[in-house]
Amino acid sequence: MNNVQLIWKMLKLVKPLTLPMLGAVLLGVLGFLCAIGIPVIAVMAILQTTGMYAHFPLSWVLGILLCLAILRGVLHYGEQALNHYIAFKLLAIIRDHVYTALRRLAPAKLDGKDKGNLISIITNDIELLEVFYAHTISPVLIAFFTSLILLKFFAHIHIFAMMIALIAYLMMAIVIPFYVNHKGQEIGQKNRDEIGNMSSFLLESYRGLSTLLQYRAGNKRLEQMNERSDCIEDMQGQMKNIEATQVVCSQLLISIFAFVMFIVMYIFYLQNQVNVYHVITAVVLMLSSFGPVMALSNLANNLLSTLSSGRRVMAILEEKEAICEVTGQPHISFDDIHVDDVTFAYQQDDPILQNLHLHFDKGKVTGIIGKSGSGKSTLLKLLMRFYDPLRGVIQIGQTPLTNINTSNMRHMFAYVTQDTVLFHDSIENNIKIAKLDATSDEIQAACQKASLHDWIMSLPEGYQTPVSELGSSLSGGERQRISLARAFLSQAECILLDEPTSNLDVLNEGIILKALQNEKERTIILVSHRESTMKIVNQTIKMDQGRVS
Ligand SMILES: Nc1ncnc2c1ncn2[C@@H]1O[C@H](COP(=O)(O)OP(=O)(O)OP(=O)(O)O)[C@@H](O)[C@H]1O
Repeated sequence: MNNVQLIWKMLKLVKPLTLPMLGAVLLGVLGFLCAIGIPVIAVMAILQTTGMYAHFPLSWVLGILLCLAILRGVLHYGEQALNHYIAFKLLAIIRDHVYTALRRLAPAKLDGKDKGNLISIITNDIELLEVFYAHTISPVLIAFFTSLILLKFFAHIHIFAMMIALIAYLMMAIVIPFYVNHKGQEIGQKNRDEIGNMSSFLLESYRGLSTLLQYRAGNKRLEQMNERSDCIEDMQGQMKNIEATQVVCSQLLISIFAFVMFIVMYIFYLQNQVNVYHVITAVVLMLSSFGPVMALSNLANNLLSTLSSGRRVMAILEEKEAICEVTGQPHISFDDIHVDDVTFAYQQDDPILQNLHLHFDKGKVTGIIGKSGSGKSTLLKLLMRFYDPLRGVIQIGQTPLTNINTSNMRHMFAYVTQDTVLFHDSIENNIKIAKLDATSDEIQAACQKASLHDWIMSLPEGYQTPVSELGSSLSGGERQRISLARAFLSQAECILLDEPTSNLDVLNEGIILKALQNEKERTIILVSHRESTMKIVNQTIKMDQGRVS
């Protein structure tokens, strides 16, 4: 996506706020005209005192000056208020779009490793777009309209004055920003990407703090972090250099063009083409009229980071989902699962599952065993339709997964993964997430099946104990049993269990396996390395390097 396409896409988001945007531009143009008018009228006042110019009484001129100053303040306030209203409204709209996109892209997107980068996009990058919406769009329009009006003034003084001003404005508003953008685009993008990577790195370091301490790898990690920081600092230094060059060039150009204007107008004065008031007005107008185009020129620096952030945000909005949500299909009931010649790869040319043919009987317990990395969890993710196979088809009864309404499918399956996510809420609510309208009796029955009830009752607040109070004191086994209790509570007809007993002692394992065996109505697919767990299965599938062996 090039910059023009990107800016066009970002602009399209402003559509619902066109009216406030036009208001901001109008106030901005009027505000700048007042600001530019102040020095011009001030010159009038000075000339008045010298007697060189006396069109209006001095009191009038001073009165106009005062009005312009007050108006300038009020108009600038109004413009800024409108711009920030637009920007923050738009940030809310963009956040909403991004979260909608993430819901669409999940779970495949959240299965990836780059969560820190994603957090950086959701927080920092979206925040940076404020610069585009509050400080870019209206300044461009304001500079355009204000410059047009000023050129008309210059034309009134002399056509050459207008041409000098036109060249000056074009240099400031187009040539310098173009140069800065050309110089800094790559570094701006790299800088944003590197900040995103740093965020991932920090998140990972925080999560792995105990491992780093245990293996005394903290210093090495710190070194890597410092290297990354230095790299970001270096890039930001380069960006600041470009910014400084731009500021110096802009200031230099203002002086040069004011000087050129003075020389040219003086020559015309000597030729009696203009009077002294015209000469002074043209030079003062030239010096004071750069405000709008300067704002534009200064934008080029911020715009580098903003466009890089915009590109990352737009990439999320436009990312194609791994699976498309299915709606509008007839509701179907759960039946046998057929995996027919399925091949799947996370990355092209690296197949994880190859030509897989499997059959899972309804109401039976199927165990899947195999070496680590042989694709067992991946198969469960395909059954949950987190991904679609590259080739082949998975069917429930006669219906391919791709033809079953997504919500219909999600109701059929409960998936107990190797990680249990706990929310900052009571234990009861953490379990209830599997069935929001569950009664206390149903929750207790599920917890008994998961061998969790006695432990919960031993807590001071029982089922109402906040999980956050237990914090990291929850053992791996307790977390795992909470996850199992959710599956028992859910009304899913098929439970997919990925290493459900890996953290349990023999006693708890026994209770849970018995409960699973008693779930006669449900189909259970069980991935486990433990022989004791596999004792309850009706059929076993052995996987080896993505194939059934
Ligand atoms: N989101 C992902 N993106 C890319 N590769 C992945 C992803 N998830 C898993 N893999 C890779 O796919 C392969 C199979 O992984 P999978 O988790 O299915 O194996 P498994 O048989 O369940 O292993 P284990 O018994 O250790 O849990 C592994 O090489 C793994 O690195």
